[in-house]
Amino acid sequence: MADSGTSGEFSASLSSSTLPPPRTRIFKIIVIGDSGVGKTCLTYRFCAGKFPEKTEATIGVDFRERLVDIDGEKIKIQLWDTAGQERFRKSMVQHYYRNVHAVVFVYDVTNAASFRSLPAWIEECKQHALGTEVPRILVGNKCDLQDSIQVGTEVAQQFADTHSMPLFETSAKTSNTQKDGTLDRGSSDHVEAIFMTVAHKLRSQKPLVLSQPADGLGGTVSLSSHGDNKADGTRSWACG
Ligand SMILES: Nc1nc2c(ncn2[C@@H]2O[C@H](COP(=O)(O)OP(=O)(O)OP(=O)(O)O)[C@@H](O)[C@H]2O)c(=O)[nH]1
Repeated sequence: MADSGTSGEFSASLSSSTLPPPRTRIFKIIVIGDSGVGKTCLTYRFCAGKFPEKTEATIGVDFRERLVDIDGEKIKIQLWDTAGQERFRKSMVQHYYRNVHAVVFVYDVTNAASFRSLPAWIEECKQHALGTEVPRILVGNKCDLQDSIQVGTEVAQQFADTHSMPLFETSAKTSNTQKDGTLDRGSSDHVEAIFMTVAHKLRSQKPLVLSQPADGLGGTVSLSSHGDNKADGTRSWACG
């Protein structure tokens, strides 16, 4: 009995001292698009579970994160909410294009100019060496404003097809709210599903991901190549 106690102790100390701590993979997703399209609201809603009462123009970049469980693996989704206004982004641009795993382009369905700006945002990604192997998705936001829509689904879908991106039309605002004001994550929620779709896609690739111990302290960068370079099949969720 004593022996087995000793060997039990030994194996416990062996495993805690020799096994590396479990790592939490981090997916860095940047969210870009014109000022006012709703990048802050979308990222806030995914990470905090509700539409923010008040937002101000983002200066530089804000980042929000949420730990999710995908098929038993804990994954940290890190959303980089970038400033849409040129004067607030200049100094930060280099930083947020580093080690990006996916890009979310956002336009406002009630603002045609924000849709016309998309080629410039795509070009900026290209200039920062983000190739087409980095998953990209297109999000048309503010679908709750049905009477003011300026960008139709068809034209958006055409654009998405041309650039081999899935299209999602959604609203950061419309919600399935619970009594306490938070969103009911159990019910169908586009914003939730959009970011989770990206996370699933990233998880299915051989990742180039930042990882950190599960306790959230410290962090290392583990590098390996993307295994899946194929463009996505196009998928669309329409307003309403
Ligand atoms: N009706 C409606 N309003 C929204 C929605 N999303 C955002 N807004 C509003 O649009 C305005 C701009 O939203 P932000 O999230 O701050 O926009 P942004 O893209 O982060 O802007 P910058 O930080 O300047 O780049 C705010 O007044 C939001 O309340 C939406 O889905 N529906």
